[in-house]
Amino acid sequence: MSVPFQASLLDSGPGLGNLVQAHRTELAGGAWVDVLPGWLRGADTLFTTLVQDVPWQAERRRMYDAIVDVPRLLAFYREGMALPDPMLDAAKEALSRHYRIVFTTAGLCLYRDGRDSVAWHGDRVGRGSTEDTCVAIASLGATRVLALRPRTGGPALRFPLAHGDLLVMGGSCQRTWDHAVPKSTRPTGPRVSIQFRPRDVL
Ligand SMILES: O=C(O)CCC(=O)C(=O)O
Ligand SMILES: [Fe+2]
Repeated sequence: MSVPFQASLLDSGPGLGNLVQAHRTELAGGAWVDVLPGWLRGADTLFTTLVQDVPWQAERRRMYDAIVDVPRLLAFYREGMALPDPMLDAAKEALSRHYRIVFTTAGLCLYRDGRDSVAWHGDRVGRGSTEDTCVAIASLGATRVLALRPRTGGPALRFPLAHGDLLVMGGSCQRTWDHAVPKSTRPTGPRVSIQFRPRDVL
């Protein structure tokens, strides 16, 4: 028996949980959400690496007639680009195998504190506007709520995402539901989210 192998079993180093254990919530209109708490294991180093090494960009966007700061930092890894950590390659592969969908891109967001957020939207640029698709989000660092609400109106569902958690939106979710990461007034540390998407979904 090799000592290093046994050591890695004992200290539960970096690794991925089993996607079969994800819990599915069926939503109205043919949408669904899978949640798997603690999917990314031993991810403290990954979180630190991403915060420090990713070339984070501040973006400004036109909002009606004003140019406003996007309230989070961003990085986007197109299809074929090397991801900033091998654990993200493993995560992308595992998701592609499990969901039988080829995830090709990784969008990264850094929410510096509770003032950073993403407003209500669906990932509807490209195919997501007309077809069923899948967007998988891995969350690291501070716990933040990912909220979902039907576009036709109705109460929001709130999924608090903690360090290492996975949330996958599937079916018609991007067309029929909106999602958001609301601001928090509580003292909130940084959070990194990684969104894996198939080709032509943004
Ligand atoms: O950070 C998150 O969990 C969500 C990000 C998001 O919805 C997006 O970038 O489209
Ligand atoms: Fe989104």
